[in-house]
Amino acid sequence: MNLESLDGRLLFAIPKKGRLHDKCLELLAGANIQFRKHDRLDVCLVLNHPIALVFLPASDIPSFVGKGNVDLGITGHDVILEANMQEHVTEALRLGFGKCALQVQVPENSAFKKAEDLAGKRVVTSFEVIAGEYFGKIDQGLGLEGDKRTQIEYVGGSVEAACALGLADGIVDLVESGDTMRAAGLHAIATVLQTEAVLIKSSTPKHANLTPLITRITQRIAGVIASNKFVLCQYNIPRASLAKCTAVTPGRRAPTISPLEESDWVAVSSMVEKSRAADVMDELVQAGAEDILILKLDNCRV
Ligand SMILES: Nc1ncnc2c1ncn2[C@@H]1O[C@H](COP(=O)(O)OP(=O)(O)OP(=O)(O)O)[C@@H](O)[C@H]1O
Ligand SMILES: O=P(O)(O)OC[C@H]1O[C@H](OP(=O)(O)OP(=O)(O)O)[C@H](O)[C@@H]1O
Repeated sequence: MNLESLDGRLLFAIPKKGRLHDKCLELLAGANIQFRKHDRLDVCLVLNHPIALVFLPASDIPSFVGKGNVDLGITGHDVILEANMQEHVTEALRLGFGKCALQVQVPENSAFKKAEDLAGKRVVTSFEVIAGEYFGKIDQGLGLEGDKRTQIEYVGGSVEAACALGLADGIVDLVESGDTMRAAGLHAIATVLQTEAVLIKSSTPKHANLTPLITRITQRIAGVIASNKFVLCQYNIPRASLAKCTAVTPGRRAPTISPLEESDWVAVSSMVEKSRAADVMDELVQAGAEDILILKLDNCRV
């Protein structure tokens, strides 16, 4: 592939590895963005749209998008703040995966009970900008200045080992299940922020002619996200009990109600959140509904 073949194409940055990579590939497949990637190449042309995918470290994506080198990207909300790019990128969509919390952690047996207890101590992290700002405010509140301020030290990985190695009194790191934290004998004493994966675009786009394609790709991805979040719930109900049931399944706009051949019965069809589907079915049974079906959505635009 020569670089001229990128001319006029929308450049879309995808994390090349790590926690977000596989989910991003699922999103691209759901949005029918087709490509064939060569193992050794981090740029590839999309076969069915004027788009090129650029596979980059998640941590580099905010600045590439913010500076307008690429037009669209997927990364973590935390990564945007760490790159100090929040003014330069617009979060077009929250993607509902890569959800975790950036937390202040200390050894389980430590005397530090809250973040303020670590003020003036040694904190190791891969998020030196966010942690620096967080402890900077605490230091300021406590009037700590000069070499009395909290020492934030950067490490590129294995942050959870820092306390056991004697490098730190506490750490700031991501927690999802908490398995890594517990395995390292640590517990959380404060949450700095909650994060999830986001679709971002430049706040000052360089290529105005790409706006319609950015909008179309954003809508497609929003559809894939919604189809993962919602299911379609269908059931039959005597007309007399309809109001009770539609209170349980109000739908996004309104439920669809169709007559049945049996005159005092109707069929209802409504989108419900997947995570609530079992509770909704219990409540519908209680309200007199029959023949309740939950149907998976392959894709949608809502
Ligand atoms: N355990 C997790 N659960 C959910 N999301 C996570 C988790 N760990 C990281 N993330 C999200 O994925 C982003 C990238 O983290 P990841 O650990 O995959 O980094 P990476 O790009 O592989 O870099 P490296 O492997 O060099 O640390 C994080 O900034 C965060 O938004
Ligand atoms: O709470 P948990 O479910 O255990 O997840 C938290 C861990 O996940 C991330 O690391 P990852 O496993 O992606 O590897 P990394 O250290 O190479 O970034 C993060 O840095 C934590 O170490």
